[in-house]
Amino acid sequence: MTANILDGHAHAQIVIDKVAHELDRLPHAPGLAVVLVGDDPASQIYVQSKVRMAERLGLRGEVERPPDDCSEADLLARIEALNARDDIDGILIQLPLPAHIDSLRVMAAVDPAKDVDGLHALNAGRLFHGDDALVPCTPLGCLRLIKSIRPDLTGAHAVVIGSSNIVGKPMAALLLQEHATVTQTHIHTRGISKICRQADILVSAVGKAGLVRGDWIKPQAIVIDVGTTRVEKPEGGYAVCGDVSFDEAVQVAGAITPVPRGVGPMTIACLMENTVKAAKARAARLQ
Ligand SMILES: Nc1nc(=O)c2c([nH]1)NC[C@@H]1CN(c3ccc(C(=O)N[C@@H](CCC(=O)O)C(=O)O)cc3)C=[N+]21
Repeated sequence: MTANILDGHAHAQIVIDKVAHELDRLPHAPGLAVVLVGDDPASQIYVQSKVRMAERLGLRGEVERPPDDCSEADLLARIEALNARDDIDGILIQLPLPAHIDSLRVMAAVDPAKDVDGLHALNAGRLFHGDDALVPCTPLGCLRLIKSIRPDLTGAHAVVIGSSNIVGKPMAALLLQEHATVTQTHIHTRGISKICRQADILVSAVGKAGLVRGDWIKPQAIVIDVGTTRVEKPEGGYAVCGDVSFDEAVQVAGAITPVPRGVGPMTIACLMENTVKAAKARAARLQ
């Protein structure tokens, strides 16, 4: 028997429908600003799909495109201007930033109330403490997918591969909050395949195509693949590949997300959800 393949578009639509319903009850259409430094082609595609989804829902989406060589001071000034605007509820700084810019300083400049990526230390800390926070969109989407298969994670062994601030660390915090037993692994972890083989839930967020092989997976495990690596095809163009060797894993897992059409669409749907959440909280405060 092969695994249940989790349809990211179908699950994203459930989130989108809920967001659309909440939008109807807001006094104003929320505004989302995406800041994209430079012209990396992959980032352009992601930013486009975020803005397109925002507009489809009736949010106002706008993109700022400072050049690759923009100074940190210039970027901080742009963020200050967005913080001050009443028509902007959510601010997302597309990552990665060029090497000459200190990402942590940039994240710290975003108003935590508008931090729809959940990357400000205040939101990360609130998540860590189990307080109400804006939570990074990708791990939020992953948790939804996991809970669609297994609503109660109490005592489950969850293994996360990757320890980034945007996926690995908040993913582990969310799973811990659900009372899972969490093992966080990363590039320096020794004996990683053996650790993964013990996982009831395996989340990989590394960005290394095909890293996770079929024999890393416990039979019937839930496997969530966050990797999106662009691999050039010999005939031209590119394919988007996940961290998981899908053809092998699908034979072993109980449920698995494909790439594309797995976690990606959920990330975008959760960004819309966070934007509406930020707008609702701000509307309540401004009243
Ligand atoms: N501040 C920040 N926040 C992010 O959330 C963020 C970021 N920076 N930097 C880049 C990564 C990447 N990311 C994706 C979102 C959607 C898809 C997605 O929808 N992918 C489609 C395929 C799209 C394709 O063909 O490339 C799918 O999986 O079906 C993928 C990747 C968000 N990121």
